[in-house]
Amino acid sequence: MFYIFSLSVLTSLKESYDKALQRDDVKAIVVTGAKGKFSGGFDITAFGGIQGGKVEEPKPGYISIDIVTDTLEGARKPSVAAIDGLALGGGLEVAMACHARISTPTAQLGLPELQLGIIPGFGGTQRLPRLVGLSKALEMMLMSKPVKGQEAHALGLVDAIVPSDELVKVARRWALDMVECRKPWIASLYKTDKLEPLGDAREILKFARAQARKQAPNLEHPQACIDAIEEGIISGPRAGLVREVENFQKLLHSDTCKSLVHIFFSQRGTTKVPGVTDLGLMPRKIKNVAIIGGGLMGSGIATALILSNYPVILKEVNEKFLEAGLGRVKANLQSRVKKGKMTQERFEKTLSLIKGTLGYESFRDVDMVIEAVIEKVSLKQQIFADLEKYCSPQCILASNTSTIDLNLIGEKTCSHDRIIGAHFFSPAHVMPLLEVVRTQKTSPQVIVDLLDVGKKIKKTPVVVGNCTGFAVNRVFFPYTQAAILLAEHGTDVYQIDQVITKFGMPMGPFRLVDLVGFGVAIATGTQFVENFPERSYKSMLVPLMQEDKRAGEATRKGFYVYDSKRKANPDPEIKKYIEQARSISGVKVDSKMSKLSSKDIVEMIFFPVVNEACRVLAEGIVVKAADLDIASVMGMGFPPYRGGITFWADSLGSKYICSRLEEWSKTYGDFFKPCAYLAERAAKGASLSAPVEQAKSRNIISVLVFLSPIDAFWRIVKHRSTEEFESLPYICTLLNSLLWTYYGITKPGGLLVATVNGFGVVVETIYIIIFLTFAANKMRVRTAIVAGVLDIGFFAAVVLVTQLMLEDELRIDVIGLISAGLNIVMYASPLSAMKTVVTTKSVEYMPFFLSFFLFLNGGVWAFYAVLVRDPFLGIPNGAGFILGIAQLVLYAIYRNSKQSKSILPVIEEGSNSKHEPLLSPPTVSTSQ
Ligand SMILES: C[C@H](O)CC(=O)SCCNC(=O)CCNC(=O)[C@H](O)C(C)(C)COP(=O)(O)OP(=O)(O)OC[C@H]1O[C@@H](n2cnc3c(N)ncnc32)[C@H](O)[C@@H]1OP(=O)(O)O
Repeated sequence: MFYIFSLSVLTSLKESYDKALQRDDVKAIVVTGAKGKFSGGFDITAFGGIQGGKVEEPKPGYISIDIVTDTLEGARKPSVAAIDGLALGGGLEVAMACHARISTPTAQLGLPELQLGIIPGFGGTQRLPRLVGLSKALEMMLMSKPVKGQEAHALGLVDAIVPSDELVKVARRWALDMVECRKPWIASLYKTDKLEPLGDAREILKFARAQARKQAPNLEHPQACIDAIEEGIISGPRAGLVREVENFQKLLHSDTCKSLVHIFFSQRGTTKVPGVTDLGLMPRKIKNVAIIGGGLMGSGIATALILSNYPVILKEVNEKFLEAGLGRVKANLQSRVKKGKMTQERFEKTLSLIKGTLGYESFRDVDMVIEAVIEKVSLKQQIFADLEKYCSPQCILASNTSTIDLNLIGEKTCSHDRIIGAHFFSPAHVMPLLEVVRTQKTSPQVIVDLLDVGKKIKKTPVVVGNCTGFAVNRVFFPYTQAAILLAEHGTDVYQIDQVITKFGMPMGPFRLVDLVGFGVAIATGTQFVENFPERSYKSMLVPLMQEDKRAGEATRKGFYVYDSKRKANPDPEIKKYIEQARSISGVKVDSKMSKLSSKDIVEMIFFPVVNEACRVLAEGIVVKAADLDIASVMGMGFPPYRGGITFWADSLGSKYICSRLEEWSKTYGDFFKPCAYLAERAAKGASLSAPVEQAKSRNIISVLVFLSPIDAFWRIVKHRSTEEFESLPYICTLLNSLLWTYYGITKPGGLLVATVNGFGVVVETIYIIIFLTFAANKMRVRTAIVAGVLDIGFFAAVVLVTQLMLEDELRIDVIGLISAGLNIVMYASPLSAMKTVVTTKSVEYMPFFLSFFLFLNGGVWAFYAVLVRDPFLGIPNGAGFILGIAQLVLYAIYRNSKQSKSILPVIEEGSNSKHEPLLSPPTVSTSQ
C-alpha cells in the first residue's frame, strides 16, 4: 500500500481485494503500509484539481460505500490492518473498515480532516464513534487530535499492540485466527456496544455543537461533521455514510477548505528558500546554545530550546537578574507540569539542561548565541563585538531584536556573514512563529542552520529581509493605527474590537494594545512613525492615556478596565481621552465613521494591512506571498480559515481593495493611499500573490530587445564588414547590462533582473566580438579601447567603490541610480541618427525589429513605472518609448524612399563613416 491515497491507489486496492477474494489460496488479507508508515490519508494535492474542475470527482459514495464499505468491510474474507507510523484521515478510515487492527505503540492514529476544512469522507464519522464511543470520537475529529498506539488500544480503536518487527507476522496470524473463528470478525460499521443510549447521545451531540459554535462561530464544517454523526446514530450507519458523502463533497468546494489547504502547504513551504535551501547545504549540528538576557524573551527562548533537548547557557549581568531569568524558565516548565503536559521526571531532566553564567568564558564552545537584551543599539553593538572576541569563528551570532537594523547591530564586528535575526514572538516557548532575518551578508549556511534549529524546536520558521518590523510587525503596524484613526473620527472603540474578533482575530486592536502594554506599543509605534512618516497615522491617544497611568492590562487599566480575574470590561472614561487626542490631531467627528457597518470596519482596519503587505512583497522582504500568509496566521493570529492576509485579500480582489483605499485616502489622507504594487496589480486585475509572473512578460520583451539587432549583425557577418554601424551603442549596452546584472545580484529578490540582464551581457559581448572581428582597423582599435575603458574599467570601478565604500541599501540605490542614468544616455543616443535618416532619406541602417522592440520595451516599462510611481524607471523608459515611436514614424515615412546616393560611397569606405548609428541598441532596465 502507498503512503498517500489517491483515487487510483484506492481503485487498485479494490482490484487487489477482488483478486484476493477470487483466489482459493488467499484465506485472509493484511493491509499494511510501506516504509514504516500506514497512510497519511487522501492526497491533499488532488483537492485543488477537484476544486478547479480539472480532475473528475468520483461518483458520490464510490469510495466510502462501494470500495471501503462494500468491498473491504463486506468482503467474504477477513482483513486486518497492520499499522505502523501514521494512520491519518483516509488511512485510518481504511484501517477501521478492516475487521481488526494491530498497531505499534508509537503509531499515530487520527482523523485530522477538520483542520483542512472538510470532514472525514471514507466513513470515519460513522466508524470512529462505534469503535471508541461518541465523546472521544468527537474530541478526536473536532480537535483533529491523533492518539498514539497505546491509547488507541485502551480506547478499543486497535486490537493489539506489538513491536514494529512483529507487526505483519502478528497481523497475519490474527487474520488466520479470524478465519478459524478463534478471533471475532467484526464490522465496525455495525458495532453498537460503544455507542451511548440515544438520549445520552443527543445530549453529547448538543453539547459538542454548542462548543464548536462557541470556539469557531464562523466555521460550518464542525457542524457538518456533527450532522453526519447524528444522522448515523438516528437513522443508521448507511444513512450516516450518505450524509457524510454529501457534506464532504460540499465542504471540499468551500472557501474555508481552499484557505486551510493553502495554509497546510504554505506552512510546509516556508523552508523552501530559493538561493538558500536549494544549494545542497546540510544544516550543521548545533550542539549547544547560549542566550544573552534572561528577561521575558530570553527565558522564553531558553525554555523552547531546552524543551527540544538543546543544552543552554543563560548569561545575565548580575546574580539577581540571572536568578530571575532561571526562575522564569523554571516557572514556564512548572506550568507545563501543572497542565499535565510534562511529568515531574521530565521536568527535572529538562531543567538540568540550562546553566547560568555571568561571563563569556564558556562561550568558546557554543555553536549559536541568541542575544535577547533590551532594544538599545549601543548595548547590542558592544555585545556583538564581545561575542566576536569570545566565540569560535564558526559560531552563529543571532539577535532577537524586533526593530533594530541587524547591520547596525553588527557594525563593530567583521562577522556580518554569520549575523542573523532570530525573531521570536512572545511568549517565545508558546508562539509558533520564528522570523529568520537575513541581511544581504548573512551566509546561506547560517540561514540553513537556523531554519533547522527552528524546525527542531517546533517553530514554523519564515525567512524575511532586514527592515523595520521585519514581516509581521511591519505588515500589522497599520492594524492598530487604523483602529485609532477610526476611533478619533468617531467609531466606537469596543465596536471595532467586537467586529474584528468576530472576523476571527483572537482579539481586537485595542485589546491587543492593552495586552502588549502601552510602553511597548509607543516604542514600536514610534519606529514606524519615524521610518514611514508619510503613511503613519500620528495620534496622541495612547501617550495621553499612559500619562494618566493607564498603561494596559498590566496596570489593570487601558482601553478596558480589568477585574481581579483579568476580565476586560469596557470603560466609558476613555471617551475623554479620545476627545483630547482628537483635538490635538485636529480631527472632527465624522458622521459616516460613527455609523460604519461591520464590513466597513473590517475593510478599513485590514486594507491598510494588505497595503503594507504589498510593500513587503514588492521589496522582497519575504520570498513569497504564502510566507506572509503563514506569518500573519502564526504571528498575529489572522484566521487560518481565511488563508492568511494575502490569500484573503486575493479572495476580494486587488481592484476592489485598491479602489476602496483610494476613496478613503481622498478623505482621510495618505494613511490609506494604495502603494504602487497594489495599484499595479489593481490596474491589471492581477492577484497580489503572483508578482513574478507579472514581471515575466516584461522581461520576455526585454530579451527580445537584446536579440532584435540580430539581422544587422547577420549582415555584418555575411558582408564581413561592419559597414556603417557604430560599436559605441553596444559597448554602452553591455555596460548597462553589466550594471543591471550587478544590481539584480545585490538586491534581494533581484534574481530575475540579474538573469535577464545576464543574458544581455552574453548577447552584447558577442556583438562586440563580431565588431572586433569584422571592423576595419581604425574602428577595431577604437572599439577595443572604448570597450576596455567602459565595460572593464568603469564597471570594475563601480563594483570596487560600491563594495568597499557603501553599505547595503545605499549600495543598491547608487547602483540603481547609475544604471538608470546610463539608460537615459543610451535612449538619447539615436537622436543624431534620426537626423541622418531625415537628411539622407534612407532607412537602410535602421533595423525595423530593433525599433519595434525598443518601442515595446520603453512602453511596457514606462507603463509599469507609472503604475509603481518609480521615476528612475519611468524617465529613461518614457524617453525610450517616445523615441521608439519617432523611429517607427520615420521608418513609415522613409520606408519606400530610394536609397540616398550620397550615402553609398560612405558605406563602401566602411570605417571612415561619419554617420552615427541609426538606432539606439537595446536598453533594459528591469525590475521585479
Ligand atoms: C476522505 C478523507 O477523509 C480525506 C483525507 O484523508 S484528507 C487527508 C487527511 N490527512 C491529513 O490531514 C494529514 C496531513 N499531513 C500531516 O499532518 C503531516 O504531513 C504528517 C503528520 C502526515 C507528516 O508530517 P511530517 O513528518 O512533519 O512531514 P510533512 O513535512 O508534514 O509532510 C511531508 C510531505 O508530505 C506531504 N503530505 C503529507 N500528507 C499529505 C497528504 N495527505 N496529501 C498530500 N501530501 C501530503 C507534505 O506536504 C510534505 O510535502 P513536501 O515534502 O513536498 O513539503
